[in-house]
Parts: sequence; C-alpha cells; structure tokens
Amino acid sequence: MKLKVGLLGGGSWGTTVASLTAKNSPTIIWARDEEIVNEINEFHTNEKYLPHAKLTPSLRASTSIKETVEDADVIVMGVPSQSLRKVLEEAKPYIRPWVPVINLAKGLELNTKKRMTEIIEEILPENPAGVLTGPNLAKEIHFGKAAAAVIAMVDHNIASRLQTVFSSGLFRVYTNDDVIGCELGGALKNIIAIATGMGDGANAGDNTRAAIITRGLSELTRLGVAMGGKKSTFAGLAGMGDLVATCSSSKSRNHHVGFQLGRGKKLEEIISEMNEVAEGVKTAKVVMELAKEYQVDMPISREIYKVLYEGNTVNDAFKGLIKYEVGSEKEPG
Ligand SMILES: NC(=O)C1=CN([C@@H]2O[C@H](COP(=O)(O)OP(=O)(O)OC[C@H]3O[C@@H](n4cnc5c(N)ncnc54)[C@H](OP(=O)(O)O)[C@@H]3O)[C@@H](O)[C@H]2O)C=CC1
Ligand SMILES: O=C(CO)COP(=O)(O)O
Repeated sequence: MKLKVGLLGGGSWGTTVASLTAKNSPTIIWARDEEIVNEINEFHTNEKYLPHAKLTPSLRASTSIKETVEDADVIVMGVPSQSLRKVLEEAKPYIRPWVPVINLAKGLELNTKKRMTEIIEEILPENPAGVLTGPNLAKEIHFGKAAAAVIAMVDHNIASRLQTVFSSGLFRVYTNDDVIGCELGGALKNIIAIATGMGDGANAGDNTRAAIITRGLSELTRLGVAMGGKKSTFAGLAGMGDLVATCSSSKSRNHHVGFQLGRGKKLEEIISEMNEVAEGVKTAKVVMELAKEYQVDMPISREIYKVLYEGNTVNDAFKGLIKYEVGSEKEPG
C-alpha cells in the first residue's frame, strides 16, 4: 500500500522534498501563498523558491491545511523553525493519532530552546516524531544531483517504512535512531556555516575554512553530546556531512549571510535582501543560552553571536578566535 504524504511548507526545501515523495507516494503540499499553489498545480513549478526546476507532475498543492493532512499517512513539516509550532497547532485537529510527523527544519525554537521533534511531541504526544536531515542543499537536489540523507526516529520499523517514501533515484536515505543528535547536527552547523562564510567573504583562505569546520565540529559535538546526542552521530551525515556541505557551499543561505558580513554588509541589510530563511541567525541566540546551561565552551559560535547581536566586526571575531588559548586538540577550545 502506498502511504499518502501531506507536506506543510512551500519553500525551497519543502517543495523539493514534496517533489521527491510524489515520485513514490501520492503527495499534497500546503503553502499559504495561493499564487504558489496555483503555479504548482498548473505549471509544476515554484519559480520563487526553485527557479528553473520542473516538479513531479503528480504533486498536488493546496492552500488548505485540512485537505493536506486529513488523509495523510505521513505528515512532513517543511516550514522554518520559528513557524513550526503555529502551523502544527493549526493542523493538529485534522491529524490522525498514529500518523508519523517528520521535521525538515534545522533550527531551535527561541524562548523554549526546544528541538522541533520536542515541539511535535508536545503538541501531538501520540504521534511518532522524526527528522529528515543531512547534507541536502535544495538547489542541487531538485536538479537530480546525488545526495544522502538520514531519517532519524526512535522506532526503527517506522523509519525503515518511511525510508522508501523519501528515497528516490540518487537521493539515498539512511536510518538512524539518534533523533537528538541528528536534529542538533542540522541546527548547530548553520552557525559554523555563517563563520566559514564570514572567513570566505573576508578572503581568509582555505586553511582557515578547514580549521573552522574541524573545530566547529568539535564544539557542536560537545554541546550535542551534553544534550543527549550520540558522539558517533556527529561524525555522520547529519553532523560532519551537513557541516561540510553547508560550510563550503555558496548555495547555502547561512554561508551567504556570513559571506556578506565578511564583505562588510550589515546583518539587517543582508536579511532584508533575502527571500529565504537562514536559520543560523536565530539559532545562534538559543545556542549561547544552551552553552551556558550545559557549561560547554563554544568559542566559534560565541564570536558569531557577538558579530550578529553585539556589534562586533568580522575582524573582532577573527582576533577573538586567534587570542583563544590553544590547548590539546582533544580538549575544548
Ligand atoms: N533549502 C535547503 O537547502 C534546506 C533547508 N532545510 C531547512 O528546511 C526549513 C525550511 O527551509 P526552506 O524551505 O529552505 O525555506 P524557504 O525560506 O525557502 O521557505 C520558507 C517557507 O516557509 C513558509 N513560511 C514561513 N513562515 C511561515 C508561517 N509563519 N506560516 C506558514 N508558512 C510559513 C514560507 O511561505 P511564504 O512563501 O508564504 O513566505 C515558505 O513557503 C528550514 O529550517 C531550513 O533550515 C533543510 C535542508 C535543506
Ligand atoms: O541545511 C542545508 C543543507 O543541508 C541548507 O543550508 P542553508 O539553509 O544554509 O541553505
């Protein structure tokens, strides 16, 4: 039997994933913008978020959350982190109790500091929650380039069943039972991508980028393990894999934000010129609070936070990191 998919969120990644699942399963995508919904239904395109991409013709779009989720056997959350709670609350009355809810967003909720699957479990305690994550730049996947992802769920049987819904051609989906580690890997790497982007924008060089990626992996692993993730997860697709892709790609929105900061642009100006989300900007705030709570040292994330929110310059961030005492590679810092 083919599982029916209801995906909430019509941006670049939501549309890409819906177009992939539509190859395997009947899929409806919800977007709040009627023009986008009509364009997907009539022309099988979403030019605002995926220019020049042809979507799977069987993909249907709707402006009705009810229509999208009421018959779905799998719900996929494709809206940015700060909107997930509101959209899921709206969908809640129509979602059947046993239906798995899979998060695509890579961020943490401001104020509550919660991961997205924690919010799903809070709103829908009876529904199994999971995350699809990994090195998955939408702008490559929608053109059919090979990529690997991870579906993380506590229940391996459900994850295996969903593997077949999301896997498609060159999009290879592995399973993992470490939901905390996979979800944190995706959220925390965005801050490090802002850091490498900043270095690239300021012409810091390839060695600097490699150092930031490697030491960045070390600090996000420290926090991730303190919060309950498995160390091995951060060496996998959801950790190192996503970190490398995002930190070294001009297609990444987080890298773009950093790059423009490195070129001397102001954050407000950069954000106002983008029509897509860069989750790392808000996640940096949450991560500073978590680092304090779990007493974990995160020097790169801290320097990025100071540039984003305390008026520090890119040069200040560079000096801050250089001043940091060098210890053993196995120790924090
Ligand atoms: N793009 C990528 O390569 C990848 C992205 N992700 C993650 O997926 C998540 C979504 O990203 P992505 O699709 O790229 O984001 P985009 O910025 O491309 O699109 C955001 C989408 O969410 C909608 N949206 C925003 N706020 C609300 C709201 N309050 N209520 C309803 N809809 C809302 C937007 O609608 P509208 O057009 O009406 O504003 C738009 O459809 C992010 O957390 C991102 O980190 C994960 C892997 C890859
Ligand atoms: O998470 C992503 C790739 O895996 C997308 O990164 P950006 O949000 O920085 O574009």
